[in-house]
Amino acid sequence: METIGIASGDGKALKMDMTPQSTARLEVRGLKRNFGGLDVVRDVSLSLQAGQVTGLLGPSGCGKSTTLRIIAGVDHQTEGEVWIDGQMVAGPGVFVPPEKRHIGLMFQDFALFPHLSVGDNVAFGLSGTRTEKRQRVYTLLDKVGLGKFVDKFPHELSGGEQQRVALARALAPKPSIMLMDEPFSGLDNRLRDGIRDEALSILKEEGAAVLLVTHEPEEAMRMADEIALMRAGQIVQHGAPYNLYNAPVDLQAAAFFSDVNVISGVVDGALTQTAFGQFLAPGVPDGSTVDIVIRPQHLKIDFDRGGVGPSPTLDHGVWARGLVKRARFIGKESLVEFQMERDGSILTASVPSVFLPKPDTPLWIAIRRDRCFVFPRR
Ligand SMILES: Nc1ncnc2c1ncn2[C@@H]1O[C@H](COP(=O)(O)OP(=O)(O)OP(=O)(O)O)[C@@H](O)[C@H]1O
Repeated sequence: METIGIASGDGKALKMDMTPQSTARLEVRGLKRNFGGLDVVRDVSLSLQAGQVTGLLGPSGCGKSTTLRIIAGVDHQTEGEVWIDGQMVAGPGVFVPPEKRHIGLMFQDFALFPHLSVGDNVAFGLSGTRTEKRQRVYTLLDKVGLGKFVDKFPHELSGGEQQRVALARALAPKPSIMLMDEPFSGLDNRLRDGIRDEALSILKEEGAAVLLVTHEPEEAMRMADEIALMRAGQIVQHGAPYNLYNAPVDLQAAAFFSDVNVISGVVDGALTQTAFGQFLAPGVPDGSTVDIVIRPQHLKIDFDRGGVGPSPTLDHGVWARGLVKRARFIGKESLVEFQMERDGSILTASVPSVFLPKPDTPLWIAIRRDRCFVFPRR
Protein backbone atom coordinates (compact mmCIF):
# COMPACT_ATOMS: atom_id res chain seq x y z
CA MET A 1 0.00 0.00 0.00
CA GLU A 2 1.31 3.46 -0.92
CA THR A 3 0.74 5.99 1.90
CA ILE A 4 1.20 9.72 2.25
CA GLY A 5 1.70 11.59 5.53
CA ILE A 6 -0.42 14.69 6.22
CA ALA A 7 -0.09 16.89 9.32
CA SER A 8 -3.39 17.09 11.17
CA GLY A 9 -4.63 20.07 13.23
CA ASP A 10 -3.30 18.61 16.49
CA GLY A 11 0.13 18.12 14.93
CA LYS A 12 -0.17 14.30 14.62
CA ALA A 13 0.57 12.81 11.25
CA LEU A 14 -2.38 11.16 9.47
CA LYS A 15 -1.80 8.48 6.94
CA MET A 16 -3.93 8.31 3.82
CA ASP A 17 -4.21 5.30 1.55
CA MET A 18 -3.03 6.49 -1.87
CA THR A 19 -3.31 3.09 -3.59
CA PRO A 20 -5.09 3.84 -6.89
CA GLN A 21 -8.65 2.53 -6.85
CA SER A 22 -9.32 0.11 -9.61
CA THR A 23 -11.68 1.39 -12.29
CA ALA A 24 -12.57 -2.17 -13.26
CA ARG A 25 -16.21 -3.11 -13.44
CA LEU A 26 -15.35 -6.70 -12.71
CA GLU A 27 -12.22 -7.96 -11.08
CA VAL A 28 -11.48 -11.60 -10.40
CA ARG A 29 -8.46 -12.32 -8.22
CA GLY A 30 -6.75 -15.67 -7.79
CA LEU A 31 -9.88 -17.74 -8.30
CA LYS A 32 -9.70 -21.42 -7.52
CA ARG A 33 -12.41 -24.10 -7.64
CA ASN A 34 -11.88 -27.62 -6.46
CA PHE A 35 -14.27 -30.46 -7.25
CA GLY A 36 -13.59 -33.80 -5.51
CA GLY A 37 -9.89 -33.08 -4.99
CA LEU A 38 -9.33 -31.71 -8.48
CA ASP A 39 -8.68 -28.03 -9.19
CA VAL A 40 -10.82 -27.30 -12.26
CA VAL A 41 -10.11 -23.56 -11.94
CA ARG A 42 -6.61 -22.60 -10.82
CA ASP A 43 -5.51 -19.08 -9.99
CA VAL A 44 -7.69 -17.26 -12.51
CA SER A 45 -7.45 -13.46 -12.47
CA LEU A 46 -9.32 -11.13 -14.81
CA SER A 47 -10.15 -7.47 -15.00
CA LEU A 48 -12.97 -6.08 -17.16
CA GLN A 49 -13.70 -2.45 -17.95
CA ALA A 50 -17.06 -0.89 -18.87
CA GLY A 51 -17.89 -1.25 -22.55
CA GLN A 52 -15.24 -3.91 -23.02
CA VAL A 53 -15.84 -7.45 -24.25
CA THR A 54 -13.49 -10.12 -22.94
CA GLY A 55 -13.63 -13.55 -24.50
CA LEU A 56 -12.93 -16.43 -22.13
CA LEU A 57 -11.79 -18.95 -24.70
CA GLY A 58 -10.75 -22.55 -24.28
CA PRO A 59 -11.52 -26.17 -25.07
CA SER A 60 -14.42 -28.05 -23.55
CA GLY A 61 -13.95 -28.83 -19.87
CA CYS A 62 -11.16 -26.28 -19.22
CA GLY A 63 -13.16 -24.44 -16.52
CA LYS A 64 -14.77 -21.53 -18.38
CA SER A 65 -18.35 -22.08 -17.20
CA THR A 66 -17.24 -22.76 -13.65
CA THR A 67 -15.43 -19.39 -13.62
CA LEU A 68 -18.55 -17.72 -14.99
CA ARG A 69 -20.81 -19.41 -12.44
CA ILE A 70 -18.63 -18.24 -9.57
CA ILE A 71 -18.74 -14.66 -10.89
CA ALA A 72 -22.53 -14.90 -11.22
CA GLY A 73 -22.78 -16.21 -7.64
CA VAL A 74 -24.38 -19.55 -8.51
CA ASP A 75 -21.27 -21.45 -7.45
CA HIS A 76 -18.73 -20.81 -4.69
CA GLN A 77 -14.99 -20.51 -5.19
CA THR A 78 -12.56 -22.55 -3.10
CA GLU A 79 -10.19 -19.57 -2.99
CA GLY A 80 -9.98 -16.08 -4.46
CA GLU A 81 -12.14 -13.00 -4.75
CA VAL A 82 -14.69 -11.41 -7.08
CA TRP A 83 -15.10 -7.62 -7.09
CA ILE A 84 -17.84 -5.69 -8.87
CA ASP A 85 -17.57 -1.92 -9.20
CA GLY A 86 -15.04 -1.80 -6.37
CA GLN A 87 -17.10 -3.94 -3.97
CA MET A 88 -16.14 -7.46 -2.98
CA VAL A 89 -19.03 -9.80 -3.79
CA ALA A 90 -17.25 -13.09 -3.15
CA GLY A 91 -14.20 -13.64 -0.99
CA PRO A 92 -13.15 -14.76 2.47
CA GLY A 93 -16.28 -14.39 4.60
CA VAL A 94 -18.15 -12.48 1.88
CA PHE A 95 -20.91 -13.74 -0.36
CA VAL A 96 -23.34 -11.39 -2.11
CA PRO A 97 -26.24 -13.41 -3.56
CA PRO A 98 -26.65 -13.53 -7.35
CA GLU A 99 -29.71 -11.25 -7.46
CA LYS A 100 -27.77 -8.47 -5.70
CA ARG A 101 -24.76 -8.54 -8.04
CA HIS A 102 -26.37 -6.58 -10.85
CA ILE A 103 -25.20 -9.04 -13.46
CA GLY A 104 -26.95 -9.87 -16.74
CA LEU A 105 -26.81 -13.49 -17.83
CA MET A 106 -27.23 -15.04 -21.24
CA PHE A 107 -26.79 -18.73 -21.90
CA GLN A 108 -27.28 -21.01 -24.88
CA ASP A 109 -30.46 -22.48 -23.38
CA PHE A 110 -31.75 -19.02 -22.57
CA ALA A 111 -35.27 -20.32 -21.77
CA LEU A 112 -37.71 -17.50 -22.32
CA PHE A 113 -40.86 -17.85 -20.22
CA PRO A 114 -43.24 -19.58 -22.65
CA HIS A 115 -46.42 -18.26 -21.03
CA LEU A 116 -45.28 -14.61 -21.15
CA SER A 117 -45.39 -12.35 -24.21
CA VAL A 118 -42.15 -11.01 -25.66
CA GLY A 119 -42.76 -7.67 -23.93
CA ASP A 120 -43.44 -9.32 -20.56
CA ASN A 121 -40.36 -11.50 -20.94
CA VAL A 122 -38.19 -8.41 -21.40
CA ALA A 123 -39.96 -6.56 -18.56
CA PHE A 124 -39.61 -9.52 -16.18
CA GLY A 125 -36.69 -8.35 -14.07
CA LEU A 126 -37.48 -4.64 -14.27
CA SER A 127 -38.42 -2.34 -11.45
CA GLY A 128 -39.90 1.17 -11.76
CA THR A 129 -43.23 2.56 -12.84
CA ARG A 130 -45.36 0.97 -15.56
CA THR A 131 -44.40 3.75 -17.98
CA GLU A 132 -40.69 3.45 -17.24
CA LYS A 133 -40.81 -0.30 -17.75
CA ARG A 134 -42.76 0.06 -20.99
CA GLN A 135 -40.27 2.58 -22.28
CA ARG A 136 -37.29 0.37 -21.51
CA VAL A 137 -38.97 -2.67 -23.10
CA TYR A 138 -39.71 -0.76 -26.31
CA THR A 139 -36.24 0.79 -26.44
CA LEU A 140 -34.61 -2.62 -26.20
CA LEU A 141 -36.98 -4.42 -28.53
CA ASP A 142 -36.37 -1.69 -31.10
CA LYS A 143 -32.63 -2.10 -30.65
CA VAL A 144 -32.84 -5.82 -31.36
CA GLY A 145 -35.20 -5.15 -34.28
CA LEU A 146 -38.25 -6.75 -32.68
CA GLY A 147 -40.37 -3.74 -31.79
CA LYS A 148 -43.34 -5.19 -33.63
CA PHE A 149 -43.17 -8.51 -31.77
CA VAL A 150 -43.98 -7.16 -28.32
CA ASP A 151 -47.29 -9.05 -28.03
CA LYS A 152 -46.15 -12.29 -29.61
CA PHE A 153 -45.24 -15.40 -27.61
CA PRO A 154 -41.85 -17.15 -27.69
CA HIS A 155 -43.15 -20.17 -29.66
CA GLU A 156 -44.19 -17.81 -32.47
CA LEU A 157 -40.57 -16.65 -32.97
CA SER A 158 -37.62 -18.22 -34.79
CA GLY A 159 -34.55 -19.36 -32.83
CA GLY A 160 -32.66 -16.21 -33.79
CA GLU A 161 -35.54 -13.96 -32.76
CA GLN A 162 -35.83 -15.74 -29.42
CA GLN A 163 -32.13 -15.20 -28.90
CA ARG A 164 -32.59 -11.48 -29.52
CA VAL A 165 -35.42 -11.36 -26.98
CA ALA A 166 -33.13 -13.12 -24.50
CA LEU A 167 -30.48 -10.45 -25.12
CA ALA A 168 -33.04 -7.67 -24.62
CA ARG A 169 -34.25 -9.36 -21.41
CA ALA A 170 -30.72 -9.69 -20.03
CA LEU A 171 -29.93 -6.05 -20.82
CA ALA A 172 -33.23 -4.59 -19.59
CA PRO A 173 -32.19 -3.91 -15.96
CA LYS A 174 -29.01 -2.17 -17.25
CA PRO A 175 -26.57 -4.64 -15.72
CA SER A 176 -23.07 -3.33 -15.22
CA ILE A 177 -21.73 -6.77 -16.13
CA MET A 178 -23.00 -9.17 -18.74
CA LEU A 179 -21.98 -12.83 -18.61
CA MET A 180 -22.57 -14.81 -21.79
CA ASP A 181 -21.98 -18.57 -21.95
CA GLU A 182 -21.84 -19.82 -25.56
CA PRO A 183 -24.94 -17.70 -26.22
CA PHE A 184 -24.99 -18.16 -29.98
CA SER A 185 -24.03 -21.81 -30.32
CA GLY A 186 -27.59 -23.00 -30.93
CA LEU A 187 -27.89 -20.98 -34.14
CA ASP A 188 -26.88 -21.87 -37.67
CA ASN A 189 -23.77 -20.17 -39.03
CA ARG A 190 -25.29 -17.47 -41.20
CA LEU A 191 -27.85 -16.40 -38.62
CA ARG A 192 -25.19 -16.44 -35.95
CA ASP A 193 -22.86 -13.96 -37.67
CA GLY A 194 -25.66 -11.39 -37.97
CA ILE A 195 -26.81 -11.79 -34.38
CA ARG A 196 -23.28 -11.66 -33.03
CA ASP A 197 -22.57 -8.37 -34.76
CA GLU A 198 -25.90 -6.92 -33.70
CA ALA A 199 -25.45 -8.09 -30.10
CA LEU A 200 -21.96 -6.64 -30.01
CA SER A 201 -23.04 -3.16 -31.07
CA ILE A 202 -25.92 -3.17 -28.54
CA LEU A 203 -23.64 -4.37 -25.75
CA LYS A 204 -21.16 -1.62 -26.55
CA GLU A 205 -23.93 0.98 -26.65
CA GLU A 206 -25.23 -0.17 -23.26
CA GLY A 207 -21.73 0.07 -21.80
CA ALA A 208 -21.76 -3.19 -19.84
CA ALA A 209 -18.51 -5.06 -19.21
CA VAL A 210 -18.99 -8.34 -21.04
CA LEU A 211 -17.46 -11.73 -20.34
CA LEU A 212 -18.15 -14.05 -23.24
CA VAL A 213 -17.44 -17.73 -22.73
CA THR A 214 -16.76 -19.62 -25.93
CA HIS A 215 -14.77 -22.55 -27.27
CA GLU A 216 -14.72 -21.03 -30.77
CA PRO A 217 -11.68 -18.87 -31.58
CA GLU A 218 -13.51 -17.22 -34.45
CA GLU A 219 -16.33 -16.12 -32.17
CA ALA A 220 -13.86 -14.76 -29.61
CA MET A 221 -11.90 -12.89 -32.28
CA ARG A 222 -15.05 -11.51 -33.86
CA MET A 223 -16.56 -10.20 -30.64
CA ALA A 224 -13.89 -9.65 -28.04
CA ASP A 225 -11.60 -6.69 -27.42
CA GLU A 226 -9.44 -9.00 -25.36
CA ILE A 227 -9.16 -12.75 -25.16
CA ALA A 228 -8.21 -14.78 -22.10
CA LEU A 229 -7.11 -18.17 -23.37
CA MET A 230 -7.83 -20.88 -20.80
CA ARG A 231 -6.42 -24.38 -20.57
CA ALA A 232 -6.79 -26.95 -17.79
CA GLY A 233 -8.20 -24.40 -15.35
CA GLN A 234 -5.61 -21.68 -15.99
CA ILE A 235 -5.37 -18.60 -18.17
CA VAL A 236 -2.34 -19.28 -20.34
CA GLN A 237 -2.43 -16.08 -22.40
CA HIS A 238 -4.38 -12.85 -22.22
CA GLY A 239 -4.37 -9.99 -24.71
CA ALA A 240 -5.75 -8.51 -27.90
CA PRO A 241 -6.97 -11.10 -30.42
CA TYR A 242 -4.27 -9.94 -32.83
CA ASN A 243 -1.55 -10.71 -30.30
CA LEU A 244 -2.86 -14.14 -29.42
CA TYR A 245 -3.00 -15.05 -33.09
CA ASN A 246 0.34 -13.57 -34.05
CA ALA A 247 2.35 -14.18 -30.91
CA PRO A 248 1.04 -17.37 -29.29
CA VAL A 249 2.77 -18.50 -26.09
CA ASP A 250 3.17 -22.10 -27.18
CA LEU A 251 2.33 -24.68 -29.82
CA GLN A 252 -1.08 -25.46 -28.30
CA ALA A 253 -2.02 -21.79 -28.21
CA ALA A 254 -1.00 -21.42 -31.86
CA ALA A 255 -2.95 -24.53 -32.86
CA PHE A 256 -6.07 -23.37 -31.04
CA PHE A 257 -6.62 -20.59 -33.58
CA SER A 258 -5.96 -22.45 -36.84
CA ASP A 259 -4.41 -25.55 -38.32
CA VAL A 260 -0.64 -25.36 -38.08
CA ASN A 261 2.32 -27.06 -39.68
CA VAL A 262 5.01 -28.27 -37.31
CA ILE A 263 8.59 -28.71 -38.50
CA SER A 264 10.83 -30.21 -35.86
CA GLY A 265 14.57 -29.90 -35.44
CA VAL A 266 17.30 -30.64 -32.91
CA VAL A 267 19.22 -27.73 -31.43
CA ASP A 268 22.97 -27.39 -31.83
CA GLY A 269 24.63 -24.17 -30.71
CA ALA A 270 21.33 -22.25 -30.40
CA LEU A 271 20.48 -23.15 -34.01
CA THR A 272 18.41 -25.85 -35.59
CA GLN A 273 18.86 -27.12 -39.14
CA THR A 274 15.81 -27.98 -41.26
CA ALA A 275 14.90 -28.49 -44.92
CA PHE A 276 14.07 -24.76 -44.88
CA GLY A 277 17.47 -23.72 -43.58
CA GLN A 278 18.60 -22.69 -40.12
CA PHE A 279 16.41 -21.28 -37.37
CA LEU A 280 17.49 -19.52 -34.22
CA ALA A 281 16.65 -21.25 -30.98
CA PRO A 282 18.17 -18.92 -28.37
CA GLY A 283 18.48 -20.28 -24.87
CA VAL A 284 17.45 -23.81 -25.86
CA PRO A 285 19.97 -26.43 -24.67
CA ASP A 286 21.90 -28.44 -27.27
CA GLY A 287 20.32 -31.75 -28.15
CA SER A 288 16.77 -30.72 -27.31
CA THR A 289 14.01 -30.57 -29.89
CA VAL A 290 12.25 -27.44 -31.05
CA ASP A 291 9.02 -27.18 -33.03
CA ILE A 292 8.87 -24.56 -35.75
CA VAL A 293 5.21 -23.71 -36.12
CA ILE A 294 3.71 -22.08 -39.21
CA ARG A 295 0.12 -21.50 -40.28
CA PRO A 296 -0.89 -22.86 -43.74
CA GLN A 297 -1.39 -19.37 -45.20
CA HIS A 298 2.22 -18.46 -44.47
CA LEU A 299 3.72 -21.11 -46.69
CA LYS A 300 4.93 -19.89 -50.10
CA ILE A 301 4.78 -22.04 -53.21
CA ASP A 302 6.77 -21.82 -56.44
CA PHE A 303 6.99 -23.99 -59.54
CA ASP A 304 9.71 -26.52 -60.26
CA ARG A 305 12.08 -25.53 -63.05
CA GLY A 306 13.99 -28.66 -63.96
CA GLY A 307 14.64 -29.65 -60.36
CA VAL A 308 15.93 -26.22 -59.36
CA GLY A 309 14.23 -24.10 -56.73
CA PRO A 310 14.14 -20.34 -56.18
CA SER A 311 17.14 -18.73 -54.48
CA PRO A 312 16.95 -18.25 -50.71
CA THR A 313 15.85 -14.83 -49.49
CA LEU A 314 15.88 -13.16 -46.08
CA ASP A 315 12.08 -13.25 -45.96
CA HIS A 316 11.65 -16.87 -46.96
CA GLY A 317 14.91 -18.60 -46.19
CA VAL A 318 15.67 -21.79 -48.10
CA TRP A 319 13.10 -23.38 -50.44
CA ALA A 320 12.47 -27.12 -50.16
CA ARG A 321 10.92 -29.47 -52.69
CA GLY A 322 7.78 -31.48 -52.12
CA LEU A 323 5.30 -33.52 -54.11
CA VAL A 324 1.62 -32.67 -54.11
CA LYS A 325 -0.42 -35.33 -52.34
CA ARG A 326 -3.83 -33.73 -52.44
CA ALA A 327 -5.42 -30.36 -53.31
CA ARG A 328 -8.92 -29.22 -52.38
CA PHE A 329 -10.85 -26.04 -53.06
CA ILE A 330 -12.77 -25.03 -49.92
CA GLY A 331 -14.41 -21.73 -50.85
CA LYS A 332 -12.18 -18.68 -50.55
CA GLU A 333 -9.01 -20.74 -50.71
CA SER A 334 -7.42 -24.00 -51.74
CA LEU A 335 -5.64 -26.36 -49.37
CA VAL A 336 -2.65 -28.12 -50.86
CA GLU A 337 -0.98 -31.00 -49.04
CA PHE A 338 2.66 -31.80 -49.81
CA GLN A 339 4.98 -34.63 -48.94
CA MET A 340 8.43 -33.16 -48.43
CA GLU A 341 11.25 -34.89 -50.31
CA ARG A 342 13.84 -34.49 -47.58
CA ASP A 343 12.08 -36.37 -44.78
CA GLY A 344 8.65 -37.46 -46.05
CA SER A 345 6.87 -35.08 -43.67
CA ILE A 346 3.49 -33.66 -44.68
CA LEU A 347 2.85 -29.92 -44.86
CA THR A 348 -0.33 -28.07 -45.79
CA ALA A 349 -0.43 -24.73 -47.57
CA SER A 350 -3.48 -22.57 -48.03
CA VAL A 351 -3.55 -20.63 -51.26
CA PRO A 352 -6.09 -17.88 -52.03
CA SER A 353 -8.68 -18.75 -54.67
CA VAL A 354 -8.42 -21.85 -56.90
CA PHE A 355 -5.09 -23.66 -57.02
CA LEU A 356 -5.45 -27.36 -57.69
CA PRO A 357 -2.18 -28.94 -58.86
CA LYS A 358 -2.34 -32.65 -59.71
CA PRO A 359 -1.01 -35.26 -57.27
CA ASP A 360 2.75 -35.89 -57.60
CA THR A 361 3.41 -32.45 -59.14
CA PRO A 362 6.78 -31.30 -57.77
CA LEU A 363 6.61 -27.81 -56.21
CA TRP A 364 8.97 -25.71 -54.10
CA ILE A 365 7.88 -24.53 -50.70
CA ALA A 366 9.24 -21.85 -48.41
CA ILE A 367 7.98 -20.47 -45.13
CA ARG A 368 7.60 -16.85 -44.14
CA ARG A 369 10.31 -16.29 -41.58
CA ASP A 370 8.44 -13.42 -39.89
CA ARG A 371 5.37 -15.62 -39.38
CA CYS A 372 6.79 -18.72 -37.81
CA PHE A 373 7.16 -19.46 -34.12
CA VAL A 374 9.91 -21.53 -32.58
CA PHE A 375 8.93 -23.38 -29.38
CA PRO A 376 11.06 -25.73 -27.33
CA ARG A 377 9.31 -29.11 -27.19
CA ARG A 378 7.87 -29.86 -23.74
N1 LIG B 1 -20.57 -29.58 -10.06
C1 LIG B 1 -19.51 -30.22 -10.50
N2 LIG B 1 -19.03 -31.31 -9.87
C2 LIG B 1 -17.91 -31.95 -10.31
N3 LIG B 1 -17.20 -31.57 -11.38
C3 LIG B 1 -17.62 -30.50 -12.05
C4 LIG B 1 -18.79 -29.77 -11.67
N4 LIG B 1 -18.96 -28.73 -12.53
C5 LIG B 1 -17.95 -28.84 -13.43
N5 LIG B 1 -17.15 -29.89 -13.14
C6 LIG B 1 -15.94 -30.30 -13.90
O1 LIG B 1 -15.10 -29.17 -14.00
C7 LIG B 1 -14.45 -29.16 -15.26
C8 LIG B 1 -14.68 -27.82 -15.91
O2 LIG B 1 -16.06 -27.70 -16.27
P1 LIG B 1 -16.63 -26.39 -16.97
O3 LIG B 1 -18.08 -26.62 -17.23
O4 LIG B 1 -16.26 -25.21 -16.18
O5 LIG B 1 -15.82 -26.40 -18.34
P2 LIG B 1 -16.03 -25.56 -19.66
O6 LIG B 1 -14.70 -25.06 -20.06
O7 LIG B 1 -17.10 -24.55 -19.46
O8 LIG B 1 -16.53 -26.67 -20.68
P3 LIG B 1 -17.65 -26.62 -21.85
O9 LIG B 1 -17.08 -25.71 -22.90
O10 LIG B 1 -17.73 -28.04 -22.28
O11 LIG B 1 -18.88 -26.10 -21.22
C9 LIG B 1 -14.99 -30.32 -16.05
O12 LIG B 1 -14.08 -31.38 -15.98
C10 LIG B 1 -16.27 -30.67 -15.33
O13 LIG B 1 -16.56 -32.04 -15.44
